[in-house]
Amino acid sequence: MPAFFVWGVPNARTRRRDVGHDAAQSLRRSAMPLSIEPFEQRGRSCVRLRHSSGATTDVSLHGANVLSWKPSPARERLYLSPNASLTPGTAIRGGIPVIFPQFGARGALVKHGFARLLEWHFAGLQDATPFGESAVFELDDDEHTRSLWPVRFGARLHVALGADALQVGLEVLNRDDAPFAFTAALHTYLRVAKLAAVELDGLESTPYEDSARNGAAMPASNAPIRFEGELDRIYAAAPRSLRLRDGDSTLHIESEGFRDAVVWNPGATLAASMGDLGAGEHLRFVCVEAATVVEPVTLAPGERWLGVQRLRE
Ligand SMILES: O=P(O)(O)OC[C@H]1O[C@H](O)[C@H](O)[C@@H](O)[C@@H]1O
Repeated sequence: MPAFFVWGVPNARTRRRDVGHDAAQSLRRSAMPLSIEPFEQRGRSCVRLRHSSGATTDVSLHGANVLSWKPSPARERLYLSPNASLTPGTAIRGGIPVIFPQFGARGALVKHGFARLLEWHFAGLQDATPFGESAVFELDDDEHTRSLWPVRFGARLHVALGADALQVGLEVLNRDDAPFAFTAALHTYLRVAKLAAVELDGLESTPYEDSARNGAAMPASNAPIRFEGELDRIYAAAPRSLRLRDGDSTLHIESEGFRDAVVWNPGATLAASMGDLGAGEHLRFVCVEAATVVEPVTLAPGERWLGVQRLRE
């Protein structure tokens, strides 16, 4: 059971464990009030978090899907397809879809679970969250979810914005009187300028499962990941700290709680065949997902789990 943790925002009631001095410094710098603005984007109800530095992040209530993260007004870090579906009940192609309670087809539920298909409730800005002041989105079981998955649960998405960092935490609570198991991921679409020049560092020493080749078990590649065609890999027990290099720009990708990492780019052929992704769009993003896929998390009644992904410039 991963420990809860805080990245630097002083809050004695919720602090369990600090992770990293640098990260703490970074969020302490940014521990100034955030403001919230509701708005509509492509017919979906959204909220914008604005940091006093000028950084913003937008979250759709549909799926609690983060749509945009701009550390500065002209610098979008996430990718949202212009072809993303607007239809209720479908998933949003881009930003940070929340995958819960099932990753992929690893179970009887709809692919990647139902959380990304449903409306979440915006519970406002809260200070008593696992990592300080965050926008909190809630999804609780109801008749519909119980008809799909007969479990009483609470899911919370915590979105914290700093001057140069975005931190997203998925919290799951077992409200049932029996244990349940789930898999989950934050399916983050990171915008890239030039895919051919992109390298992902940090997974060199980790063997992987190659989902693009029927789940073949592959040895560690001993090299940074480059994107030259369809790539779909699950790295079990992945290192917590990765770096995405894209020309002069480096993005630090850190995770806690999630054991695994999934890396995905559909490549040209698959991208062109997907209804909500157009030809050539695979050149605009790579997905680096904080995931817990290989070994499901099992929660006893009353237990909580928290998985976090942090993106930092
Ligand atoms: O098209 P979606 O259901 O959003 O899934 C998009 C992708 O998600 C993950 O990265 C999986 O590893 C891929 O196999 C899958 O194709």
